[in-house]
Amino acid sequence: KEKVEITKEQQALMKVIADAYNRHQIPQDVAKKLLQDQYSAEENFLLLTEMATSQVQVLVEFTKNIPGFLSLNHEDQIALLKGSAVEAMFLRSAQVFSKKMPNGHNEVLEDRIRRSGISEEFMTPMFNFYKSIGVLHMVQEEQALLTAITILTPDRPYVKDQQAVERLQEPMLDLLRKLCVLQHPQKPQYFACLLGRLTELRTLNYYHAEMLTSWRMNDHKFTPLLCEIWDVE
Ligand SMILES: O=C(Nc1ccccc1)[C@H](C1CCCCC1)n1c(-c2ccc(Cl)cc2)nc2cc(F)c(F)cc21
Repeated sequence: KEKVEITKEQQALMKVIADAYNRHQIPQDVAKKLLQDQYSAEENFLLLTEMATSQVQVLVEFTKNIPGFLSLNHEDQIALLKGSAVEAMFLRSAQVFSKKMPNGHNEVLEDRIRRSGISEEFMTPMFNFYKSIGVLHMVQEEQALLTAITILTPDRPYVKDQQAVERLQEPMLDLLRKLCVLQHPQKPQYFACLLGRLTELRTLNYYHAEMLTSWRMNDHKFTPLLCEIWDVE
């Protein structure tokens, strides 16, 4: 039985990533707002654009704390952020959705999201992903590392120096693998399962522009930042 242990520098890396992730958490206020009231499709769309805009800003702050990120080629830094922002937002949404809340609240949240204005055809893939994240019961450190790994995906469009990104992503993958073995000793496939979720996440990337433009209302307005990050307008 291979003895897995976290090295000193891996402990330091974990602390940096976990602290950055906790510092730049989107407060649970989106879930709280949704639980407070039933909003119209227009109000929900506005809430989404506001939340998503602030989430991109939060993501940039988190990314700046990833060791080595700021020494990457500047165009590549932008390409990585642009390429991962939507996935990070869905990953964050899945984590918010999976949080155990007082009984009945999780059902209300799901119902509010189902009736928020999103077209019917996207409900299944989106909730399948949320539920597949939920059953994993990830700890904070795993969520933080998975977000960093998503950002440091070398084969995003327009990334020039893929090797440089791989060199940053590898230590994160190695650390996450060890963490999974230590946190979930009874689930040897857990690490592979986590990475499988990243593949599922990419398929949501594919749907997101259409999810927005098909929101049940007329005249979809986006912030300039969202036009940049999401392939809309
Ligand atoms: O705001 C949001 N997600 C967010 C969270 C964190 C940070 C940034 C964005 C939106 C809501 C959805 C209902 C209307 C209001 C916005 N949201 C989504 C979602 C995001 C993008 C598209 Cl295209 C479709 C759905 N899935 C969610 C799951 C949750 F548990 C949930 F609570 C909020 C969720």
